[in-house]
Amino acid sequence: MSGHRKNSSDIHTPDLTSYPPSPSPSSYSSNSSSSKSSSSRNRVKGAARSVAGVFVSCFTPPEEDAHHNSSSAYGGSDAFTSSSDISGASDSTEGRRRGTARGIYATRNDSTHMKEPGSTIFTLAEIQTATKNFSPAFKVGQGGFGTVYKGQLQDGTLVAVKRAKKSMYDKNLGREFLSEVQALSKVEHLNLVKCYGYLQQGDERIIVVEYVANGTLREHLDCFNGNVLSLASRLDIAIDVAHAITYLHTYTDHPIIHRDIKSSNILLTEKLRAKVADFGFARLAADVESGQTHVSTQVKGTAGYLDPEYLKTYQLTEKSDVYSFGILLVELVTGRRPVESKRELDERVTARWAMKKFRDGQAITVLDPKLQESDANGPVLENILELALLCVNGSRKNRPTMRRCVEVLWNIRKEYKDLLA
Ligand SMILES: Nc1ncnc2c1ncn2[C@@H]1O[C@H](COP(=O)(O)OP(=O)(O)OP(=O)(O)O)[C@@H](O)[C@H]1O
Repeated sequence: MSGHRKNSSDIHTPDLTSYPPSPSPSSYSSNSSSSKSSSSRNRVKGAARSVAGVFVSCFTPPEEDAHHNSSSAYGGSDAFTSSSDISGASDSTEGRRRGTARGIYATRNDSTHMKEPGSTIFTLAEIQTATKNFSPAFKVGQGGFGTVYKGQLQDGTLVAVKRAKKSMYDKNLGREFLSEVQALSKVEHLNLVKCYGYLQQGDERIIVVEYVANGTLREHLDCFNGNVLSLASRLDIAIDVAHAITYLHTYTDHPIIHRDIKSSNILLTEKLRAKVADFGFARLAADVESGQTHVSTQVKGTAGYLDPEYLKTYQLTEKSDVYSFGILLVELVTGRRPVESKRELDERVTARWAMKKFRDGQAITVLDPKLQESDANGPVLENILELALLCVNGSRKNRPTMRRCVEVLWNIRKEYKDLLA
């Protein structure tokens, strides 16, 4: 989690309704870099970023913004007709494991442990033990929020310990940190990185989450381990992510808008199942259902994935996540980052470039060159781009819901399997 601050007026927002707008990534004026894990990769960065209202500059070109107009081929129906369970009861084994991990802490009754399920407070001693006193050998990453360590709880559960850097400590972080972490630690879904608990002591702010061992989606698209993600895997990942976001949006008590859907926030398991991470920006959207959209005072998210309507109006709805998801779909099939400013002008904004090719009947030319063209890949690619086009519609009312995305993706996967059979 990290932040890069820009006023919305600083952020270049191509007008999607006047397609094709000319890309001008250079209009992202503020640049600073953010290091990441030890095998640090360049990342899509920019725009307003924060954790709990605290902004940290971490903008790293050349990957910036992409916006597109689109038309509906799926009819924009929000109907969700399948009876299959997408609301995401967690995997039972994992649930048990989590229960065990939490139980250790939840049963204690001292002042440093929470009583409420799902919002465990850890002690510094516990976290120090888990991470061998924040040993550099246990460091697995670095984000805008701070340093991430791998740790092991007393019961053997592997966790990622996210320790906020000093610059994150202010009263905003204190207040929002607690409310957000407590709320989010109650959210449980197979495709969401589980929040086990936190620590707020002195000027330490630490979040303890489920450890996901196999790197980020972005790393896999970059073939960091030498293996190419197949199109089938990419489709499964898209479905996993869509399930997770649908769950957040339909979360019974308090719908949640993630606000920072992007490939580097998708962690993969050994079996290449996706888990959506990083709720640093997540906003409980209890008022969305009643038609009252949340009006932000600060734009939060990552350039390249940001809903242009949110940038214009400051009004946050679930459809902002749908927009980001559309950009992610394009990223999945092309392998490219949302903005690649070293490319030719007409290819810099990946979604715009891909959609133009799609409209010109040349969709196959945008397929990730690491994937082989085949009789099955072509139609799948087109179907995914067609959905992406809907998701990135400039007008949020024309975008499908995440439920609808799940349904469409299921159909695409079914067709793909039929083609491969
Ligand atoms: N739950 C986790 N399990 C395993 N590794 C993790 C986990 N969370 C984070 N990491 C590793 O730590 C790195 C930094 O994560 P972090 O969430 O702090 O920042 P980020 O999401 O990459 O960047 P930012 O939030 O600034 O956009 C990740 O890229 C990943 O390699």
